[in-house]
Amino acid sequence: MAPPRAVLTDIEGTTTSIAFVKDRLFPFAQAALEGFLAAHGAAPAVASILDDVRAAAPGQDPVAALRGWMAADAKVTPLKALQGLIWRQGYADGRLKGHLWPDVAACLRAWRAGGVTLAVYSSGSVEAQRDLFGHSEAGDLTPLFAGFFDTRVGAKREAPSYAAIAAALGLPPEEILFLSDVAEELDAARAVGLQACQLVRAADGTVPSGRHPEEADFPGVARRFGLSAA
Ligand SMILES: CSCCC(=O)C(=O)COP(=O)(O)O
Ligand SMILES: [Mg+2]
Repeated sequence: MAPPRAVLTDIEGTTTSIAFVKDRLFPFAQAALEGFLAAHGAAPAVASILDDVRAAAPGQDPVAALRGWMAADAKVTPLKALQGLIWRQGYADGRLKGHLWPDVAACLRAWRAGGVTLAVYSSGSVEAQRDLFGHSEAGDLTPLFAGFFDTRVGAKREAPSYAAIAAALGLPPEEILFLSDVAEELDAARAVGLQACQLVRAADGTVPSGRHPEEADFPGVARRFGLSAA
């Protein structure tokens, strides 16, 4: 089979450790929530997110709704948008730096240099994705990516989301390789024809599903799918 023309990558558990997201990013947003809303709640972008929270959790106090979603790690668009705005402050002043597994940046650069289109699909907001890759431990990687997609395109376990991303990239689904640690996301991508590979990173404790090709790191993905080596 010809190498894929595009690689679509998940973040948490794929490019980036689960521990960074769960033990650094999420607590950072939890700790800053009330203070951020007190300082910025009237700003149009934040007020609009709070309207979305009220619409998604009618009759509930918005802060309580946000706290409930945080506790449940719910992939709810207004929570993800607000977390992204809070993290932005941390990236801007140096308290946060986007974690990448050591194999990731070199492979992304090699794949892009080889003409492969790169894109990101994460439950984290597009703004949060840009900040993580823009302030990553390997420098600013955002110029490598042709597209960033979040839950505004649809949920990651739903097949139409992947059809919409393929359409946005202007490529047949069969020419796109989706990388994720979550088998249900790979199932959804496969359902509309994308190629798929599960990242089974030992340090994240990922459990192989047995339903998709599996690799421990990006060089393994490169070897299996005929992509440029770093
Ligand atoms: C943009 S990094 C934050 C990731 C995040 O908020 C999240 O919920 C993880 O989602 P993913 O789809 O990358 O597993
Ligand atoms: Mg993931």
